[in-house]
Amino acid sequence: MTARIIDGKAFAAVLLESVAEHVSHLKQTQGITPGLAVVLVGEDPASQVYVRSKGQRTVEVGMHSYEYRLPADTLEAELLALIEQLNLDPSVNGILVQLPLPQHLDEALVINAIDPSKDVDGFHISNAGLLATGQRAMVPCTPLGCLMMLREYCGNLAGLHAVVIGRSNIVGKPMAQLLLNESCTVTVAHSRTRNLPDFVNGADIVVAAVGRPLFVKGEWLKTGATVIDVGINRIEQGDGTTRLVGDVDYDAAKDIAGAITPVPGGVGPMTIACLLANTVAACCRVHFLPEPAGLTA
Ligand SMILES: NC(=O)C1=CN([C@@H]2O[C@H](COP(=O)(O)OP(=O)(O)OC[C@H]3O[C@@H](n4cnc5c(N)ncnc54)[C@H](OP(=O)(O)O)[C@@H]3O)[C@@H](O)[C@H]2O)C=CC1
Ligand SMILES: Nc1nc(=O)c2c([nH]1)NC[C@@H]1CN(c3ccc(C(=O)N[C@@H](CCC(=O)O)C(=O)O)cc3)C=[N+]21
Ligand SMILES: [Mg+2]
Repeated sequence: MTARIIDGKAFAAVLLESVAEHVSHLKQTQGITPGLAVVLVGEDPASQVYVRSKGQRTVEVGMHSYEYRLPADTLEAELLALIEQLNLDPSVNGILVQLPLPQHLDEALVINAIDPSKDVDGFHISNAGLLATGQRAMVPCTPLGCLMMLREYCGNLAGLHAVVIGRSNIVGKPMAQLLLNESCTVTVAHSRTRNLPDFVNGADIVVAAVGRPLFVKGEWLKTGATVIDVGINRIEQGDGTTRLVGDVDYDAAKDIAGAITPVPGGVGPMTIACLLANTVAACCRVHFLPEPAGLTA
């Protein structure tokens, strides 16, 4: 059996097209252009790449992109002051503070300083709480993108057994909450889980968000399972160049899974598309405009 490839890049292109249409509609009918502010503290090269590509996509769909690059030794008070300024700025509909932050900054404190209605990452405690209680929330982009692809490939998810590997606040936990809201039976695995292969072997859906290259082995999977690989790992190759791989041993998994996301070209592009969709939704809500259907959750 060879798995269907879940083409996240193509899926994201469709979503971005729809986002662009809504942006253009907002402009024509309301004279409003949604804006996304991205804040990067420090010089982490990988983060710089993401921030640049987020900015490019934002402009491509017709929105305003505001980038703030602060030095690694920025004081917490300075960062909080910038967030407060962005909270108060009506041209800013979405605020993203790139994670991880440098050690001396309190991540939870900083994220919770963002106006929850502008928290397009869905990381604020009030959005996390809304999601956990099954209420309408700003949903974290990566799990939201994963859910959209799962709905497309599995149809109704009710009753399926989903194993989420990883319990971070930004991927694993919200992914588990979303799947629970879809009436999946959800198992959340982490570094202390015993007999992980046995859990994975019972799963109809596997979401890998571990941060370890090629961690999930092909033989762990149940035949026909749907595999979502969130991992982004840059590994050194023999010839000194680097290559991007996921948390799943893709080459082995593709002969056993029913459907699988590649890395790159799977979850990553969907994350960015969902970020922009969340920003349009945030803009509509603040102006009491009907929220575009099918754009977010
Ligand atoms: N494609 C995209 O858009 C995005 C990709 N990513 C990528 O996804 C991956 C996960 O990101 P993130 O959630 O932030 O990572 P974290 O490091 O915050 O979390 C990793 C999770 O994996 C668990 N884990 C670690 N080792 C094992 C193990 N041996 N067995 C089982 N579980 C284990 C950890 O368990 P414990 O809690 O016990 O430590 C933890 O819960 C990374 O590769 C990241 O780069 C992240 C965000 C967006
Ligand atoms: N506040 C915050 N929100 C985030 O959403 C957030 C964050 N911090 N910190 C870092 C992680 C990581 N992340 C990715 C987004 C897109 C790709 C992506 O588009 N990847 C491409 C490849 C990119 C490449 O070639 O490096 C792909 O998978 O095809 C990857 C990773 C968002 N994150
Ligand atoms: Mg983390």
